[in-house]
Amino acid sequence: MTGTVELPLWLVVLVLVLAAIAALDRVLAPSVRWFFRRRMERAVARLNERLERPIAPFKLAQRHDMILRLVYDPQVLQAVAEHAAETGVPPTVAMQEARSYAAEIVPGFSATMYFGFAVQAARWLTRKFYRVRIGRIDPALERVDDRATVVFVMNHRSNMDYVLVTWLIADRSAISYAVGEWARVWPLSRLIRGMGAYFIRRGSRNALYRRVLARYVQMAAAEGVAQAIFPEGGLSLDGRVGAARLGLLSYFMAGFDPEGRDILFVPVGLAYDRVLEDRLLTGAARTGVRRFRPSLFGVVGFSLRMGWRALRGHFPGFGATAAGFGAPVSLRAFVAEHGQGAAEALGAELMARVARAVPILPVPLVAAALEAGAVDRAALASEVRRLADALSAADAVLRLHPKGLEATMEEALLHMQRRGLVDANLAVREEKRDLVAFYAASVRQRLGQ
Ligand SMILES: CCCCCCCCCCCCCCCC(=O)SCCNC(=O)CCNC(=O)[C@H](O)C(C)(C)COP(=O)(O)OP(=O)(O)OC[C@H]1O[C@@H](n2cnc3c(N)ncnc32)[C@H](O)[C@@H]1OP(=O)(O)O
Repeated sequence: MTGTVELPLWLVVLVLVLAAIAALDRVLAPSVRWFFRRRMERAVARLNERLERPIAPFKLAQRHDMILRLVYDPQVLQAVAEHAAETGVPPTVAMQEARSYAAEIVPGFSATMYFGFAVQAARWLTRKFYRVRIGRIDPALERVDDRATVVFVMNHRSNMDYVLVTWLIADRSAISYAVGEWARVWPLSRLIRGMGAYFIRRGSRNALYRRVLARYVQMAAAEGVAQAIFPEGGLSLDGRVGAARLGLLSYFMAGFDPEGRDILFVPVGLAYDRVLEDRLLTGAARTGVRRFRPSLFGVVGFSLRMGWRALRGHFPGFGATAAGFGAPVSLRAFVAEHGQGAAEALGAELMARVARAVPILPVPLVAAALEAGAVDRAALASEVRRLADALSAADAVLRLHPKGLEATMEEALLHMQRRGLVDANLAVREEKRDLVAFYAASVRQRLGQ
């Protein structure tokens, strides 16, 4: 025990350095972590003062703690036992499986990343690409219950949707999005989790996974976390607002306690003069293959082209975009009237409200008029006027050129001719018919056609 050991100097230095690191980690790291956590808490407290709906403490909890809380939820534990009994795997293995699902779902919200980076980037991007117009904001939204959980229910037109909405409501709340499995690639997945979004798998037939997801959604709603979902489950291929997938809505309903916090579904209708992915979407509609993945080459090429035009001052933008916010649906009131199993009725009601909230923009309006086959400017102008009147009569929200219908038509035609959708004689090019129909669809849907 008292003998001497001879070691090379480099090894002694290495051992001492490692020992010093271990000691620092033990002694200093907790205080450093505590220091940063205090700073973060103070920053969040300041932020919460100016937000209309403060960030829920649930959202700020440590990710590790949240995963444990979810896995040890009584309903998840019961699902673990059922899964073990059904599949014959040991309960510890089933538990490990539930833990991996929880780790996949639970976000790791960072207020700095959300408000310091995402909101700023979203504002910059949206304003670079589009002229932003606000549709109707239903007056009932001014009188909503402060304690209620808000769930924004949106139509899915473009990957700009969440960029636009995140920025538009940044002074009210931080929202947590339900994101499909497509975004579960590193490093995007980390970034998305940092924004407070949670991942969902579509088409999973695994009952254990579904119970873990359902409980996460229900816990977040019960704790007041503002959320946003795209019930259609994917981008619209035909330009219309589609039917709702009922999974998430049925989870909100099943876990709802009418005596507890209410859930308010706020319908959001989004519209664009140009949907960035329009050619991919109409292509997918044509072939019937929904698995569209833009090639990296295509995305980089497109970005470089636009960037180059912007540098030369020749980037005209993608026209207008607009978001409308419809009257909220209180889940408490809905359940009192329809019962707790009426997910289908809830989905239909919400999507009808979303469709009504979609503002009408110049390109969709003129696209619908062109489809009617106008042969000259005068005929087109009269068709645009007829459609605008019919839309107004149907209480649609028109967000057109401030100088009126004539200017709206010129603006839209310029945009469509620049894209080669329409020729100089106002004829829709044969190979672009599906694109024109894609834009006209929101107008047709609003008119009940
Ligand atoms: C630069 C700056 C950036 C800005 C920074 C922003 C932040 C960064 C965020 C990024 C944001 C990205 C946003 C991406 C946008 C998407 O990724 S959109 C695609 C993902 N979203 C969705 O799919 C939402 C809608 N989908 C659903 O709700 C689906 O139902 C689910 C939950 C995904 C599941 O789908 P599924 O597996 O196909 O199952 P489905 O048959 O639909 O439903 C299953 C459940 O519904 C129940 N159900 C079905 N029909 C009924 C019925 N009629 N009555 C009652 N229950 C029913 C079933 O019973 C079943 O229940 P359980 O057995 O599970 O208990």
